[in-house]
Amino acid sequence: MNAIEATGLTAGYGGNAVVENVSLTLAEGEALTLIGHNGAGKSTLLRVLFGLHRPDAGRIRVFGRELPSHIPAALNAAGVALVPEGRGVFPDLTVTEIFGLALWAGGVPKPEQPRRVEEVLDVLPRIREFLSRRAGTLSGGQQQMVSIARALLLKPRALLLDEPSIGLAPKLFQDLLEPIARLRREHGVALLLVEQQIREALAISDRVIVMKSGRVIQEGTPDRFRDHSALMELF
Ligand SMILES: Nc1ncnc2c1ncn2[C@@H]1O[C@H](COP(=O)(O)OP(=O)(O)OP(=O)(O)O)[C@@H](O)[C@H]1O
Repeated sequence: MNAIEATGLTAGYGGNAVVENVSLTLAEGEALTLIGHNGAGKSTLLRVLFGLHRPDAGRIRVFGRELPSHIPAALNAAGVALVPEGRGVFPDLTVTEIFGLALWAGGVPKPEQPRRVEEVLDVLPRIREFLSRRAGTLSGGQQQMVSIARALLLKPRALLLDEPSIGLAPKLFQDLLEPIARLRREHGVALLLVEQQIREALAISDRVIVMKSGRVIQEGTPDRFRDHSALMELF
């Protein structure tokens, strides 16, 4: 079964299409990286898939069915979570408070909540060191970890990540990707990763899609895209 199956998606802003007739599938347990130059429409596509932006045309099926209402809460309930661009952690809340809010918003019953937090801390153990800190006082890497943890609290079967590397050194980004890759290996969580740090993203991916000016122009295995010069020609 496919985690996500999108057909003929067109979307944009004020009548300007920035995603044009894009079809995409993310298989269960697959890791797919979406690359493309700035403004290619990657974030818009991800936002459409997660129900944050309404497409002008196209259909999206999630784990085999079309949702009656394609909105983030319904996506979460269906097993899809998003780690948004720019982390989006509330700077004045502590990490514990951010987790509490996510669990509440996700409708996780109170008695179940501590177990969920423990499970996520097992995946990202370094968060234990700063659970009581306000998110605004954390480093970029720590905030990104919190943003990912928040998505994982809902036990997604598919995780969409919008440029998690932003503001992180390559090594730090690699460290961040490792637990996500493990989650996918050990628990079959499907990954759809929008990334500019291509080398690190390809290392954990099964498949790559290249977008240019709102369209998918290439698709293949990571091997095809490892050669830097070939990649540059696409951009
Ligand atoms: N809220 C918005 N209102 C109007 N135009 C927008 C909006 N968001 C994005 N755009 C425009 O849509 C186009 C695609 O942007 P999008 O962010 O989807 O691309 P991207 O491939 O994710 O780029 P980046 O890597 O820079 O995030 C760009 O030309 C951008 O200026």
